[in-house]
Amino acid sequence: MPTILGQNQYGKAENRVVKITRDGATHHIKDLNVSVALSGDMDEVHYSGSNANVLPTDTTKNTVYAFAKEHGIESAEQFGIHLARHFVTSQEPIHRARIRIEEYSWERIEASDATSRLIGADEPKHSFVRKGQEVRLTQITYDGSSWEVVSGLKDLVVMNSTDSEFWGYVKDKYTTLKEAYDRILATEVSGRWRFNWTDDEQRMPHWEESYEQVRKHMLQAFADTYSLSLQQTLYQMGSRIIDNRGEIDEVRFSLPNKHHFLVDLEPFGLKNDTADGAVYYAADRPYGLIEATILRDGCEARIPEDLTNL
Ligand SMILES: O=c1[nH]c(=O)c2[nH]c(=O)[nH]c2[nH]1
Repeated sequence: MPTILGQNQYGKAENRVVKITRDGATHHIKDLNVSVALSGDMDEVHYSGSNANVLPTDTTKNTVYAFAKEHGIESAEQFGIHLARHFVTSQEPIHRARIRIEEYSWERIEASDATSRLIGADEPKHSFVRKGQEVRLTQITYDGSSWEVVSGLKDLVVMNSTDSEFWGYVKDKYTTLKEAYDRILATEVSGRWRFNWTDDEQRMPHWEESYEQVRKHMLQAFADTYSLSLQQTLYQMGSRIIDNRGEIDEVRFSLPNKHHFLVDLEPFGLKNDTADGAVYYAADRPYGLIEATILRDGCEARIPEDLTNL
């Protein structure tokens, strides 16, 4: 045969599943986008078209919805683990399952005082507004013996309006950038963190609490760091997570530097400097892109370089 089959996987991508849990009149939402990718003994379907080993992608979709009903969704990670285990242990030809989940969060809309008075203390709590902040992410990979859980977030926009400088850099004949001693530091955080939970015998992390704590440490490090570069801030964000969360061995960030340039208002006879309530032009492109991995000492880097691939 002049060609051979290389890596392959298949499954239903982007199953949008919304699970409402009712606790009396108080409802809870889990809103997920679940992608299933399975691999194993799949040579024949590619070579000859025999579907004998193929669990249809349609079935993988149905399984996602059925599991949401049968088992509920405690956390995206728990749900993904459940699905991955099911595909690998119930289908002999399937040796590996990768489940990717995006989670969108919803915030309760508080009833107005008037509504509360009308319907009493037991007012229904079933109205939500979608949170405009980050998308939560997780990827679960299971090969029948070992687990890899990488969680994270994207689209979380943060800004420090001072406590950021950038100077002392290399200057060559193409350098025009002015040194900055008080600038805006803003970025849209895309981050991933890898858990050291790898086998069923080990105690599983508390996924929801872990996410909240990682997010908190990351944001606090962003706010607390007097920054001499976005690279330094990134490292602080990552090491704060590793130092505080024993369940995590590796963190990777991709941070676009959302530049804010002082507008030249001299032509209008206006002085525009940072010391006195300055006006900035928020540029959308090009942007500096700062990316790095922070590892617990002695641990191996496994999160891919390009986070758009995870
Ligand atoms: O925090 C920064 N890091 C850089 O590497 C860099 N390069 C640049 O032009 N501005 C900045 N800012």
